[in-house]
Amino acid sequence: MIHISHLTKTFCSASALSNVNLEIPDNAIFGLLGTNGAGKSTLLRILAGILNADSGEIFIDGEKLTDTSKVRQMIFYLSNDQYYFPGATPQTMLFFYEKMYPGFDRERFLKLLSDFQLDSTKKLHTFSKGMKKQVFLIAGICCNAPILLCDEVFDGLDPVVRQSVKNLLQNELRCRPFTPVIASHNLSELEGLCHHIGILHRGGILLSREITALEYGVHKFQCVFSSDEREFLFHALTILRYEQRGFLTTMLVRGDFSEIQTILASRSPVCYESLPLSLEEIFIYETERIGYDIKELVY
Ligand SMILES: Nc1ncnc2c1ncn2[C@@H]1O[C@H](COP(=O)(O)OP(=O)(O)OP(=O)(O)O)[C@@H](O)[C@H]1O
Repeated sequence: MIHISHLTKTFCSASALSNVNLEIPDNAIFGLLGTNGAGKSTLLRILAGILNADSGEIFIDGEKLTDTSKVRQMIFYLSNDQYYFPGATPQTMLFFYEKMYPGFDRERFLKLLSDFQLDSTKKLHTFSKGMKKQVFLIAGICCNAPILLCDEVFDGLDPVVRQSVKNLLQNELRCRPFTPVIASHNLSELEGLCHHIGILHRGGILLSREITALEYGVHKFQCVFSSDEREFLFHALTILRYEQRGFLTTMLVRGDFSEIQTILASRSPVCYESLPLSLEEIFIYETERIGYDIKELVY
């Protein structure tokens, strides 16, 4: 468990983080969401030990995060811009990571590079932005550190590679103690990936929840009625979002699933079905409840 307590960071007079309190559970994928300038990179850089906070504390499994190399070996930080030695290739970076992380798995690193069709002998500066991201993510996986901090890891990846990266993270989670924290400004990028989401807004945590807890009690239905049932539906159900296209009604409804079904069935619809919720739909209600529009908080 990463426990962040009262973390504050100011650059000159600009506040980047203000009294951030956050718990990141072990062995689950944590999505750190927020618009540009929300403070995501600052938070990750403090966790990675690149920046010092002005005040506040961080604990990992109860141990206070300090500069000791033992704690640092528990974390791999994948920044938005990749840093490497001039003229380095993935193979030469391997020697560096082997020194930094005693658990680095050389064979797996070379195998995954080959699986992702990345040439381990090619100079990194000749790689595209997305290719560099993949090389460093693979290094982050192969160092076997329990915590992987990723800043905008999907930025610049094509959809096929993006899915492969998601699979890689999910597989890793099944095999060893692993806590990836993925900072992103894009909600849809984290679709189907994260178990917990924290929303950072203007340097403060707005909400942090387990996805299944947010999903609980909100359902999406698509129905076709032969007459206009809008008035009845709004009266009988707690409707969070309602859309009518011709005869097709799509609704986000809060309440007990079988009670909603009974109410819908009582109007003898031509047909109706429940659909899976998207991440945005899951967050609509929670963010509205605290006075925000989800569209102002993420893209
Ligand atoms: N080195 C720095 N010097 C001065 N101000 C900084 C520095 N780094 C970050 N900031 C400021 O801190 C605030 C938070 O920036 P940060 O990079 O953490 O946001 P972010 O959520 O990662 O944004 P993005 O999605 O654009 O990367 C911004 O107002 C930014 O201008």
